[in-house]
Amino acid sequence: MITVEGLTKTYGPTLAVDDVTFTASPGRVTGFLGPNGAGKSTSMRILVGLTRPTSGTATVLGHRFTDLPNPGLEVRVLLDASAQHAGRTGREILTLSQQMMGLPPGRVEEMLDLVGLTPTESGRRVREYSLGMRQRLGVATALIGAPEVLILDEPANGLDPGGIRWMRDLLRGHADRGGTVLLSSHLLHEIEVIADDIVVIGHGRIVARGTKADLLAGTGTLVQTRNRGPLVAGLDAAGVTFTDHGTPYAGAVTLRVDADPELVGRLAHQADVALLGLRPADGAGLEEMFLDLTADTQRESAA
Ligand SMILES: Nc1ncnc2c1ncn2[C@@H]1O[C@H](COP(=O)(O)OP(=O)(O)OP(=O)(O)O)[C@@H](O)[C@H]1O
Repeated sequence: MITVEGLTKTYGPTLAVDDVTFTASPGRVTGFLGPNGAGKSTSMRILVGLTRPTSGTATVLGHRFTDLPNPGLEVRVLLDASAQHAGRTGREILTLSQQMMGLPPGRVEEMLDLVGLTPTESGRRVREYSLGMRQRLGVATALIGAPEVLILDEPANGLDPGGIRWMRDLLRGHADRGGTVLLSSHLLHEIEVIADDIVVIGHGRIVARGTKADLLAGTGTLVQTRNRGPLVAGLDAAGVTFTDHGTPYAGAVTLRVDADPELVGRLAHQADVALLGLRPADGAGLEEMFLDLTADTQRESAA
């Protein structure tokens, strides 16, 4: 269990993390989603005692990370897969962890098997590893002490589609065995496929939080037409709100309407508007919110 309450961190005038509160529960994969610079890494660094918060608390299994007696056996962290000692071989790095935690030597081989690093690969120096291989080694180091809680910052970075699938199955298995998994990403799709619960952060603040099912449900209807004007007039007359959701092809528009498909179809019919498409907007609300956050970030960095 991870509990973050009222966490705030300022760097001079920059409010990196602003009153962040969330939990990550055992048996579930919690996705921490936000565009670049949203405050994910800072929150995770505070969680594992690498950065001191300005205010608020963060605990893992009921303790501040720095108060855990042998954190490696309870919590493992993969913050930056590139930060591993470049001059050591993968096997040496794992052996060091195994010895430091007082684990049986056989654990090293088990972990290499688990993450799919071959004997030749594990005998090479880390400076010769691809980013994907470093991620695999990072995961092996994270799991060697069989910790209950896993905290991973952008673990899918540098993995190919097969690697992402492997990572997803591995994290799923960990949660299914009762473990707690918190992972961050700036990619909505990645979080959507892996997470059970989602916490969305933008500009240091939590902007949405809930189960994936809840966040993806109840987001209305996507409707496509070449007759935007009459359709919008019909929706307005019925007091139904909507947002523009792009142009699927020349001359047509997509709207996301805050009503179920049946009502939207009926209103379109009354307005004598031909529709090109009508379907539940699964996840479109979350996608819009996330695109807005990302666009804000891009506008700011361009300014
Ligand atoms: N040591 C620091 N000194 C000053 N500002 C910092 C420091 N660390 C982070 N920041 C600022 O805090 C904000 C949040 O950064 P953070 O790295 O937590 O974001 P992030 O969500 O992890 O982004 P990314 O997806 O790009 O890794 C940014 O504006 C960043 O510039």
